[in-house]
Amino acid sequence: MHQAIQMSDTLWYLGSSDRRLAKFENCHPVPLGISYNSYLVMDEKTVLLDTVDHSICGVFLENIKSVLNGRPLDYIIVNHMEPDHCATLAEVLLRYPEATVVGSAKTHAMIKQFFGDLNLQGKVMQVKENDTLSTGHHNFRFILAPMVHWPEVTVTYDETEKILFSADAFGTFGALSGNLYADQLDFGDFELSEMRRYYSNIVGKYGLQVQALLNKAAGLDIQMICPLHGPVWRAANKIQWLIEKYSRWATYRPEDNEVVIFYASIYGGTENAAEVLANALGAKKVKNIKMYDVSVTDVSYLVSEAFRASHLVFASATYNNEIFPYMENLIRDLAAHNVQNRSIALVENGSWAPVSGKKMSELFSSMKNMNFLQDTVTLKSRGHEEQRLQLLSLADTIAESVFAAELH
Ligand SMILES: Cc1cc2nc3c(=O)[nH]c(=O)nc-3n(C[C@H](O)[C@H](O)[C@H](O)COP(=O)(O)O)c2cc1C
Repeated sequence: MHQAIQMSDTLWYLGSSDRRLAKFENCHPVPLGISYNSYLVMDEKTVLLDTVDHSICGVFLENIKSVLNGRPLDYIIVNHMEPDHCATLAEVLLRYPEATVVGSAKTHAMIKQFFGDLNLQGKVMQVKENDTLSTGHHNFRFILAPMVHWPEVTVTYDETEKILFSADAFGTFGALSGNLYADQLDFGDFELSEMRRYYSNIVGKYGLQVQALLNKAAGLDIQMICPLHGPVWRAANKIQWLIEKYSRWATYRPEDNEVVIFYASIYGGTENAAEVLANALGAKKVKNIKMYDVSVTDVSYLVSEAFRASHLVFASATYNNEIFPYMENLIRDLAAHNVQNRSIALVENGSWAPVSGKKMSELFSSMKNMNFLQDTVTLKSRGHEEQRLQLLSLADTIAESVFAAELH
């Protein structure tokens, strides 16, 4: 049976959630599932905004059919061509061949790449920045948002209802469970951390492009944000909070003056050093210290933590004359996501020729504004009194820096 949700006289939610998917993009764990959102506007003309992933195709088609209730589908606006949103486009067109497909030039090129010839002659509307589409009562304005998070991305602003259909921007991991709107959720630390994990891993690399979109959005009166994943945002204070978060993340400014210690350890010597450092920081009254064994925690959570905290410590054993693989993967991922403006410290370990510190610094040297707080602490197999004192001194330096730092 259909599970469409009516959002207003004319607007319907047609999406659903997948709680079976292990990894989003076959990369990021989604233990709480993921929603694929699609919206339908029932105006003088009917307008579908994006389709959904294959996993929920059946119910999605049922949703469309039930809301259209015999009316034709006039337009399909394609804001994003990534298959978790457009995989079912051909299925929809099979059932509604009369629909005109609306998208940017890049979108139409990608439709051909993904689907070949869909026989769309006469049913293609190519839009540029600020082009509009009137469907009777509603007036839709198209705003290009390249690289948020693919090059073809468009967001669509409904000037009549003041709704921003924001594509992947403002999305979050997690299935929807009856509460379609963010203001129906506590949206406490837990939800925020999943939203941050989504942002940092999915669009975190494209801070400049997100800033460009935020600048364009600043000129719009937005009363509702309808993203392609996660809840819909409608309360003014929530929308403002959301935009502030995005503008912080897009400019790579930390949210918390706090310390995160990432460690990679085989036999426990490096882990022991990380614990000594953490305890010394705690003794210095540094709060909310977080520690992660990078072999255990999925890297998507670690990237998210690096987006959040101001002070990052990386402690790694040497492995085959390299950084321990999970640590190397983490640092390369941070570089790939453009993490910058952080205070960092390094601890290395090795039984005969420790090089992980030098190799970690080389990776950080390609990243912007990474401020090394102190020389690398070196352990040979395990720490002894000399290293304990060095770690205490490092804790002094980090604590001083944390207390002196201000959030901008
Ligand atoms: C597969 C493997 C490769 C290693 N390669 C190096 C190396 O190239 N240089 C070195 O100094 N130690 C190397 N080590 C030794 C560890 O780095 C060293 O024992 C270190 O103290 C381990 O730290 P941990 O106690 O935190 O695991 C290697 C260990 C293993 C298991």
